This record gives sequence, C-alpha cells and structure tokens, in this order.
Amino acid sequence: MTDLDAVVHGANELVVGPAESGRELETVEDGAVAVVDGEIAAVGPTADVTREYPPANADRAIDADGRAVLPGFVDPHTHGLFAGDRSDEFAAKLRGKSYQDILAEGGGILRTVRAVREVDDETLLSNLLGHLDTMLAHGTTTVEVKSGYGLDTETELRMLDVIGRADDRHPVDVVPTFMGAHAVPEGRDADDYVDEVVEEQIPAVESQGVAEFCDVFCEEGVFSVPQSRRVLEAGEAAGLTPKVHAEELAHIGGTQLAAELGAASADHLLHATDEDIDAVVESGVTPVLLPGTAFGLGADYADAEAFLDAGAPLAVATDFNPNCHSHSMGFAMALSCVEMRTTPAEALIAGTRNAALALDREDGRGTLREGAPADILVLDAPTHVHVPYQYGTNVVGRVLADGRVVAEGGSTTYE
Ligand SMILES: N=CN[C@@H](CCC(=O)O)C(=O)O
Ligand SMILES: [Zn+2]
Repeated sequence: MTDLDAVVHGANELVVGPAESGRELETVEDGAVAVVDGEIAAVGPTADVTREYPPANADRAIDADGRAVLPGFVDPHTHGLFAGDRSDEFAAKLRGKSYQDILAEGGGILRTVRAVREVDDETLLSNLLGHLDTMLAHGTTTVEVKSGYGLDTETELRMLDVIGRADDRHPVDVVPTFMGAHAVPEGRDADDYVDEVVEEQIPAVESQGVAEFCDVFCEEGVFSVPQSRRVLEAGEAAGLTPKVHAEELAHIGGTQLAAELGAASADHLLHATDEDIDAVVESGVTPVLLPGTAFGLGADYADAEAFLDAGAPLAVATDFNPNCHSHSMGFAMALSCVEMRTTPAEALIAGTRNAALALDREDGRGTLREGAPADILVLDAPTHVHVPYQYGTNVVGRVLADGRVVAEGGSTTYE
C-alpha cells in the first residue's frame, strides 16, 4: 500500500511551475496536490485529484480554502554560516563608506573570518540552524550555503562539516559550496593564497567529500580572472562544479570565465555586458541576480530584462550574509519586481525552478510537477502576486517539506 502523506486541496491558484514560454506560470484554478512517499503524486483540479487521492485517507489533509499554493522557494546563493555582528558596517555604509573601503580596513568578510575562527563548532551549528528556521518560516525549502569565512584549510573544513550537519538535522535541504577563494586573508599575497587553495584546501575538501560546488569572488582587488580560473579548474578536477561571483563591483570578465568553464551559475552580474549575457545563454550558465545586495549597497541593479529577453533562465537569491542580512526570498522577489521590472510570475520562477537550475537540481524541485520533492507553500493570500505585492510581510502561511508540515504562521513546527 502506498503511503498518502498529504493532500492539499481547494487552492484558489495552484502554481505548477513555469509554462512553456519560461516567463509565465502554469497554474490550476481550484487546484490540489497529492503527496505519496514525500513526492508529488498528482496535481490538478481538486475534483480530479481528490477522486483518486481522497483527503480522508491522507496522514494530513489541508484545505487551502481559497489561498494560493506554490512550490517551496529555492535560495541558490547564501553565505548563511557565520558568526559575529556587522550591523555597524550597515550604519557606516549609510554614512558613505563603500564595501571596498570596509574590506580594505580589515572589516567586511575579513572581520567575519576572525569571528568564525574564534567560535566553536556548536556555536556555528546553532547559528546556522537558527537562520535555516527563519528561512523555512519564510518559505525557503532548499538553500545553498557557502563556506568562505575560514580562509584556511582547518576552518574551511569546519564550516563545510557544520553545513553538512545542519543539512542532516534540518528540514531545509542545504547544498554545500566550498568558497576558500572568498577573500585574500590578512597579510597574505593573492597568488600565494591561491596556491594554498589549489594545493591544500581543494584536495582536503575532495577527500572529505563535503562540497558540491566551488565558488570564487572574481572581483577587482580580490581574485583576478587567471587566479579564479586556477581555483575553479582545480575544483572541477576534484569533482566540484564551478560557480562564479562575477561583475559585482566592477567588470573584470568573471562571466566569460563562467561561460568558458560551463559553470552552474554566474552570480551578481550588476555590470554584465550584452556579450556576457549572450555568453551565459550560449553556454547554459544560469544567471543568479541578488537584488538584496544592490539594495543594501545602494548600487544600480542588474539588468534582469536583458537576461530574460535573451532567453536566459533568470534566477534570484537572497545572498543572505552579514552584509545583506535578509533571509527572505519574498523580499528578493519584491525587489526583482519593483527594482528590476520583472513580472511577479518571472520573479517567482526565478526563485523556484530557475533557482533549482542554478544548483543543478533536475529532480523537479522548484515546481509541483509529478515526481518532484513535495516542498509546498500554502500562502495566507489568494495568488502568487501577493508574495512581492505584500513586501515586508511574510505571506507564507504553511510550509511542507517532503510532504510534512514543518512551519505554520511564521514559526517552525518540525520536531
Ligand atoms: N561578494 C562577496 N561575498 C558576499 C558578501 C560577503 C560578506 O560581505 O560577508 C556577497 O556575495 O555579497
Ligand atoms: Zn556571495
């Protein structure tokens, strides 16, 4: 006998996933979804789904009662594991200090590195679990988390170990990325540090099997394109799929590097050119835009429309980190609409199915199609438009991860 985990029925609007065009949504009016063994078993009109899967037979029957039902949000770019407090830098930026000034004075990433090296693993784990709870209550069911606040072999491995432990313990699916090349440690030369990343850190990460992706901060004054290429090629040889922080503060060619290496994603892209956009489309790299970062930096936003018009599977992420302290994909989608002029449907696709593509997830994640993991949101609102429309408000009423209710009314409920 199959185990009918859940039936969610009576949705005013059930979002199945992107329609053929990639920019519009396939939705069902008065929709329902049935979950068997943690996966979507059926999706369609309530009358059809409940005929085959009667809610009375389910472990959990949820009457959406005229609300919207969506796929769980996928956040494909965060630095969600850290220690310390950098709220004073937020205030300093408001007084005119730049992100680069702060980093050059030993603040920013380097300050978080000092804080992470000082605390024990249990503190790191409890910090991350707390952030995952907040993300989950805001509808995120899959999140990528990078290392990169260790900048030495021991601490990078500690971070990846904690990320793995958090994934084992928490209902959010956590995808681990190694980012030893996040900054040049204090007192070190960039080339010399790249040698360490390539010769020591990557082999250690490979031998522990603790990361899936390898990312690099390819940026003026941080790692050049040749240095980034060395890191990413060594990562690839160790089985780590490349990702690139590209053209965030200046244009130096990180996007072309991502295209050349067939990276899973190129992220930030505030200064991407038309040639860069063509290159990501031709090479199948997923562009990940981080509007929360532009918001916090007071920078110009990336040109989302140009990526969409070129046919790219545009993704958005929170970039949650001490410099961009937002856990909320809903806020990222609101900025996507208001500041980058995407439609609410494009923003939702960017934060669900396309975000899953940026993490190389081909299991239907980010959709409610048959066979996909049953990560389901029931909003406290009638349509997906309310996610960006009610900016600053958490409209996620209930969250199911793998078919189990794990958050309700803004709080987690899992055991
Ligand atoms: N730009 C590099 N890394 C992060 C910021 C990390 C930090 O400031 O701690 C980003 O993606 O925005
Ligand atoms: Zn980042």
